[in-house]
Amino acid sequence: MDANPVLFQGAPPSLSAKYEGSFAYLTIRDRLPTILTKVIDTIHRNKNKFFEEYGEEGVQAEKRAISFLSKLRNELQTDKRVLPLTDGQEDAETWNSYLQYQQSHQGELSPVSWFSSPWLYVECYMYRRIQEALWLNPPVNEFDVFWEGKSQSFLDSTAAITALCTHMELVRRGLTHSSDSHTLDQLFKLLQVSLWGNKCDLSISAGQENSQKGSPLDSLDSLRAFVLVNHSKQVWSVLAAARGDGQGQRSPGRVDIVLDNAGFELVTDLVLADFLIAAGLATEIRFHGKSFPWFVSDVTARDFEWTILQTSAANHKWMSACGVQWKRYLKEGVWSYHDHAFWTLPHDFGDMASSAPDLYASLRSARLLLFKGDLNYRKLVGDRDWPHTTPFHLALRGFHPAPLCSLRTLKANVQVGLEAGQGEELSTATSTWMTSGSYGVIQFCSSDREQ
Ligand SMILES: O=P(O)(O)OC[C@H]1O[C@](O)(CO)[C@@H](O)[C@@H]1O
Ligand SMILES: [Mn+2]
Repeated sequence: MDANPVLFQGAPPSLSAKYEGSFAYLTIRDRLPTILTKVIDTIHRNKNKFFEEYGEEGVQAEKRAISFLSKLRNELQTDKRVLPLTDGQEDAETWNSYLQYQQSHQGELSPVSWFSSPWLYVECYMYRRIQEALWLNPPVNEFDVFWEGKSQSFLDSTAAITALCTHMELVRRGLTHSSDSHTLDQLFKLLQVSLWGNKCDLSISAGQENSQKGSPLDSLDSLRAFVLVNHSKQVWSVLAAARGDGQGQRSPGRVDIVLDNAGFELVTDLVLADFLIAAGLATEIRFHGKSFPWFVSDVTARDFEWTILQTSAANHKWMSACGVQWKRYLKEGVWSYHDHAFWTLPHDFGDMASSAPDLYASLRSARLLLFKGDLNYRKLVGDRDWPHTTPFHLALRGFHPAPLCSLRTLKANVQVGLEAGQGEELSTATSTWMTSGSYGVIQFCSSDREQ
């Protein structure tokens, strides 16, 4: 993989903890050490399990992993140099070249460090170093330090999941006779449910419980005012145009969903994907997840399989009906799950065409790409300090494999594509509008030109 990022002329500076008091600064100063402490604690709490599974060897590995992570926390808190990876994994070389690139970009006088370098880079790096602590220490190398939180968040959301699955089963039954306006109405609802599902990540709350309690459909009306950009109609146009007039002129194609968090959010994405197939708006769905535990709650293959299994095995009739349907889609190849090393690199998506051309090429054959969540948004727009009125297609800096839409609640201080004055008005009303997770966008872009 080519590690060198693409330089984009005219892009504003990267968000960074070097701006004291900024959200990036507070994240690195407060939230990341808390996450590391929780990781250390989780490993320690599982000591007996390691002993039962691997004997004394497991306990020794647990100790080494903990001491590695305590050292990492100290490096972060004392703003030490970012160190090269030493675990010899396939992606290590790419990470190390990226570090060199950052160093050459900053100049030798300013070492690449936690508080001086781009926030996106150092935050991604922390999750890769957590993995290094485990990979360097078999037999605990397969342990997912975030598993407990992710599975608990699913279990705590059972009532909301049941309500959503019941809704989906009713929609499924009504679809055969439904009009276009009914289908459109349901699509708009499920896009919003999937958007607000993104409130339930565990990274912004530093691992604190964050599940969905009530029915997600009941709150859509009251949340409408918090959707700052709503391009649902454009999403409908892309999908409905592909569906054509039913005379076989065009056939609906593939929708790719670049997943974010496990737990309730993943269920909202699965329901949306189910609806797209059931309504004939797509013939295939590809889900993209992470190949190792990432940003506390992000979906891995194991989370994906477990979630579908749990849903299909539920005691509730409609919840299990959904799970059984999802298993069928997977078996028939209508749905498939993919991971690619690129999703767990520090690169933003502007680098994808050169750094992961195979992935970029595969995304090009999708009819529509859905990018879930805040981190994906940061990577779409390069995590830079854009003026809020910057057009979305410009902030994508050449990343245009296919028509795309971001479903994201705002948890980092970057937001483009707003109307003139909209950002200022929001700042006056609520200073934390970009970071509280209370606002969201359904933001679409069809090409690299003005739409
Ligand atoms: O799961 P999401 O929506 O990507 O949110 C994760 C977000 O939380 C944070 O870790 C909070 O700092 C952001 O860095 C990140 O963008
Ligand atoms: Mn996430």
